[in-house]
Amino acid sequence: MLPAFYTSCSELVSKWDTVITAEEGSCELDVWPELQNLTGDVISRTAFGSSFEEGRRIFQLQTEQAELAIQAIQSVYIPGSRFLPTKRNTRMKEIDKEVRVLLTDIIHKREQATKVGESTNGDLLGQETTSTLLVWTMVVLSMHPEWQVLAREEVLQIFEHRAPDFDELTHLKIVPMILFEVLRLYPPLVLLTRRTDKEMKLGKIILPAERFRKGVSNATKNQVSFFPFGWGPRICIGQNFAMVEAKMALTMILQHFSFELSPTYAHAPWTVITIQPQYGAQIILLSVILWAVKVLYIIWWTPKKLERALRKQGIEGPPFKLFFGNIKENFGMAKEARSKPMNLSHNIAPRILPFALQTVEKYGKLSVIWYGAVPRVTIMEPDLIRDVLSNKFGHFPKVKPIPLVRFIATGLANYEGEQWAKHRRILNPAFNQEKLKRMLPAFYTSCSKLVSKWDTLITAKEGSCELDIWPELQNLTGDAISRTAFGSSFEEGRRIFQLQTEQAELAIQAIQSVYIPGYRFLPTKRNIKMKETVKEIQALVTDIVYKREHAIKAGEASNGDILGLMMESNFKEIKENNGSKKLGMSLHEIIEECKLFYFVGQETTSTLLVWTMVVLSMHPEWQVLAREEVLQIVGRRAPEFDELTHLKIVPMILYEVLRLYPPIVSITRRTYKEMKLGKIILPAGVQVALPTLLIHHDREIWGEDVDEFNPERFRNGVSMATKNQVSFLPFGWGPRICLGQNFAMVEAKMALTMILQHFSFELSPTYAHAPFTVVTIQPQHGAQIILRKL
Ligand code: HEM
Repeated sequence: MLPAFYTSCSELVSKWDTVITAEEGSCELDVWPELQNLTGDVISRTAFGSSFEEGRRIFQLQTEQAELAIQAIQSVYIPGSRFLPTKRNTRMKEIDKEVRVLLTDIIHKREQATKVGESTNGDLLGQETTSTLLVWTMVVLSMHPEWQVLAREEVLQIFEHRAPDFDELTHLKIVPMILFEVLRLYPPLVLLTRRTDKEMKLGKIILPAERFRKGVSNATKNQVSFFPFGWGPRICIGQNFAMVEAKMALTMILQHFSFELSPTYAHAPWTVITIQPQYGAQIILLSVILWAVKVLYIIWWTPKKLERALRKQGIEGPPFKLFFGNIKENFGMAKEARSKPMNLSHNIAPRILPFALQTVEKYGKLSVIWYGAVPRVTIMEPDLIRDVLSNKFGHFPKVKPIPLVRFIATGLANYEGEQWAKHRRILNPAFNQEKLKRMLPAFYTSCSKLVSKWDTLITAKEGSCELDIWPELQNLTGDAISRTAFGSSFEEGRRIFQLQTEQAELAIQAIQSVYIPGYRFLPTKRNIKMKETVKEIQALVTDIVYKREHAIKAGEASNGDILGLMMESNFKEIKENNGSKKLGMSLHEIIEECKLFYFVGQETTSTLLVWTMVVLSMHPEWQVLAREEVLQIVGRRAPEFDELTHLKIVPMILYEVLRLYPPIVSITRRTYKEMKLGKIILPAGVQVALPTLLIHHDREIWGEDVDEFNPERFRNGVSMATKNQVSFLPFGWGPRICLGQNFAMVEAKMALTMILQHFSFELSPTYAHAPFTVVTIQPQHGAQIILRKL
């Protein structure tokens, strides 16, 4: 029968090959009907020696019959009901008749003395069960690419690209192990039923823990606990037939294609006699040869071509290396740098971006480093930065975050084009001055809680106490964003907050490894944890948003919090567009924005505050000046919005801290087509890095005192300090400038004002200066400060 198997599999492979070639190397396909056709073709050839085309009608009829039978099984069983002339029963009888006629015809024609009943049985079971085994094998191997690679290695080692012969098929080890495991997880027949004619004793059945490396009997310890083909005298007669067919088909598929799940695939096993994929099995197929060529093209040829194009224009950097580019040196140097604290200086770039700094020093401010196979061109020239960030025609989009990072939040920061414009339009009003004013009581409450906590601690310790203020300030900004965004207390949002921090750490680990497409589907510890965390965050935020939706529907006012304002603005947008929900944000999108605010709102502002307190401890003269100003303008009262806008020294200090310790160290964009930038031409497929930290520490831009803390430079505002150049980017620049910039500045002013009103502070001798990055610049060993009550 092997030649018949081979012919059917060859037809499938050449059909898929043709589709792939037409679509240039890869295509998306629902493999479920394809595999049903394959197994139908096989059984047709082996049972009748005819082609699948001749048997097509039989298969169509049998599929219809199976569906009707399932309907019948799913309804209550009434003895004798099959004799009633219902529509279903009539159709079933018609089908039965037609199948018999067709089969008899085939049998007569070929003069085969086969019993008609047995043939039809074999026909249906042979086709259905083997096709489900094959479809789940392809789905499972897409979910577990490491096993797909192992199986392909085995197949290519044994058969290379030849047609498999019978003996060689029996030499396969990994392939049958996989098939058995798929049969264990997705047994085509979910239930075997028998009846008892008399009382029967049944022993215990224990499921095996071991798997199939040493065969089925070893895996099951000789127990009857693995019976995809049934067991005993009535064990499936076609067991070996099915296994040989499955081995042949899988071998030939693995020889020719690599495959992965399409994003459109929905995992929904259900039963229509056998376990089948309810919505099909959408798989992306890649030709193995084309795939290898494509991989080579992506990982070697393209980067080398880009390297030449950049070098021709004088853009140099460390040489491109296969697979990792410069990632290893980059992270190696970062690891080394963060292995010890630094002296008390603001020259932090060598500790935070050692590799980027070294590259700029060696190859110039317009240079390139390799992020895997992608070149990242560093740009530090203010005019070029302006061109990139003004993004006039949307030609410098953001770098797409890798899928794992998208787990943290998508939202505005990750959108492009019309979707970005729509969201920005809806969200802008929630952050204007008027709305910020209404948020002041929330900021005040959060800061008051912090102040009274510190007050209590100091009183207990008689006048002063040492404290790691880093977690304290993270709590403060978490509380503030929780109140301002959700109108709820920090306590309610605490879990979201913890989870998002955890998620950021996992994401950073993911970014630091090379991106392997499909890797996120592997059930690694990190991936499982990330998925669980996402689920939990999603549930918590959804709960808050739903509660609010109910409150709004019940006529409650929006409270002036961001969620309420966002929903109001969204409602307005929908109304202005004649109620078209398409033009507003969906509930899912609102939830994503909440997650984003929570993340960016807390992370960034807490780092601004922690470095401000560290720096003011290192420069007590500025602490005194700032306190004098606060006491003069606000006194010891609760700060009012107008008073905060009259402060001068405090914002000068905050700007200088943002210059020296920008929470976000680098802004990245990419080119999707060739772009002219000043005198250079950037080819498509290049990333552009604007290293905020290095730009803020550039002597040529800021002068000889670049690494000194000198808030004076901001006395006449940012434009004077930068001489109207785009060289101060803590909040980015251009149309995508930080949405929460004013929010963050009001919050920081409020917090600093209230801290200065109540306490003086200095560095503890236990403090070790060690700025490092976990998304933002943070104090690696905490920020131990001695607080005194004033
Ligand atoms: C000190 C505090 C903050 C800093 C330093 C900061 C920094 C930044 C930077 C550099 C960008 C631009 C990134 C790019 O162009 O690739 C950005 C964007 C953004 N920030 Fe902030 N941020 C801060 C606080 C906040 C707060 C409190 C919120 C919200 C409550 C917020 C919401 C956003 C959003 C939504 C975007 C994306 C804007 C867009 O793409 O249109 N940020 N932020």
